Parts: sequence; structure tokens; C-alpha cells
Amino acid sequence: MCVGCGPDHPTGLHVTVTAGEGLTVSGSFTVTDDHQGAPGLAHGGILSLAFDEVLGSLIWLIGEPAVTGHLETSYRRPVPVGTTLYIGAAIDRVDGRKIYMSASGRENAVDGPVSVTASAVFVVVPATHFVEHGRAVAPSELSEAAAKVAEVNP
Ligand SMILES: CCCCC/C=C\C/C=C\C/C=C\C/C=C\CCCC(=O)SCCNC(=O)CCNC(=O)[C@H](O)C(C)(C)COP(=O)(O)OP(=O)(O)OC[C@H]1O[C@@H](n2cnc3c(N)ncnc32)[C@H](O)[C@@H]1OP(=O)(O)O
Repeated sequence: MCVGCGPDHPTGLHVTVTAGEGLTVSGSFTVTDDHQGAPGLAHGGILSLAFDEVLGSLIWLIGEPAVTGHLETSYRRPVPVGTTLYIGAAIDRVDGRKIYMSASGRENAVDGPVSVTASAVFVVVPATHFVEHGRAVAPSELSEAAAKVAEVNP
């Protein structure tokens, strides 16, 4: 039910992500009427969510739980409803618990015009972060997340 990636979320972004070379991932999502801000255009906050999701996926490559500390988004072109945004993201450097990342999103093709760029600092946290700070969750929810780590990064 993740609003970014959950396949069963009725109005979520349904972002899909694939690991690339080195510490990179590529993701995509299609902007629907559920993601609209101004008539016919994607809401900027929704686009920011898409970047949080794709950037967040990078943590599965290094196998350490981390959360978004800082996320900065630049909107360079309006993104019409119906667009598929192709987002490439990379870990630029790691400094202690801080993971510096960047990403860019292109319109309708991996080499399409750049619509949005973003940079972020994720901060590594203990796995207990999610148990201590979240609402009570069924153990299966956490084990499904842990299984996702194993699937990507055996
Ligand atoms: C491998 C096993 C995995 C098992 C996992 C199990 C379950 C996982 C379950 C689910 C995960 C699944 C998916 C997640 C995917 C998508 C979600 C997208 C990501 C998000 O949507 S996630 C939600 C939004 N996010 C938050 O909800 C964060 C709230 N916040 C905090 O929880 C704290 O605020 C925290 C932890 C950030 C820091 O707190 P803290 O006390 O631990 O850290 P501290 O202050 O000691 O800082 C240590 C160093 O980070 C620097 N630093 C700190 N804050 C910074 C900032 N904001 N910007 C830049 N740098 C910052 C300091 O400057 C210092 O740097 P230095 O060491 O150089 O001095």
C-alpha cells in the first residue's frame, strides 16, 4: 500500500524501479488524473513524491535502512497528465550516515526532455526506526519489506 510504489494502492503512483549499473536505479510512473494539480498538469508535490520513491529505492542497493532527511526538487518543464516520467537516480557519495543522491526525470522517453531534477540526503537509521516511530504494524508488513531487501540485494 505504499503511495509511491504499492501495486495495490488505488490512487498511488505505482512507480516501478529497476537496478542499473553500480549505485544507480531507473524508475518510471505515468501521471494520471489522480495526480493532477492545475487542470491537466501534474501536481508538483506528487512529482516530488515520485522522486522520493525512486531515490529511496537506492537504499536497497546498499542494504542499509535510511530515511529522507532532505529532498530538493527543481521543476523545469510542466508535466502534463498522461506523461510517463522516466527517472534516473544515483548515489553520488556517502559521508558517515548521510547518503547524497541525485536524479532527473525525462518526459515520455529515457532520452526525452528533462522535466524535473532532484537531489536528496538520506540518513541511515537502525531498522528499529520503523518499529519505534510507525503505528503498530503486523509483523508480516515488516517481513515483506525485509524480503524486498533480499530480493534486490541477496
Ligand atoms: C537492511 C534491513 C532493512 C530492514 C528494513 C525493515 C523495514 C523497512 C521498512 C520500510 C522501508 C521501505 C521503504 C521506504 C521507501 C520509501 C520511502 C521514501 C523515503 C521516505 O519518505 S522516509 C519518510 C520521511 N522522512 C522521515 O520521516 C525522516 C524523519 N527524520 C528523522 O527521523 C531524523 O531527523 C533523522 C533520522 C533524519 C536524523 O535524526 P538522527 O537523530 O538519527 O540523526 P542526527 O541528528 O544524529 O544526524 C546524523 C547525521 O545526519 C545529518 N542530518 C540529519 N538530518 C538531516 C537533514 N534533514 N538533512 C541533512 N542532513 C541531516 C546530521 O547533520 C548528521 O550529520 P553528521 O554526522 O555529519 O553530523
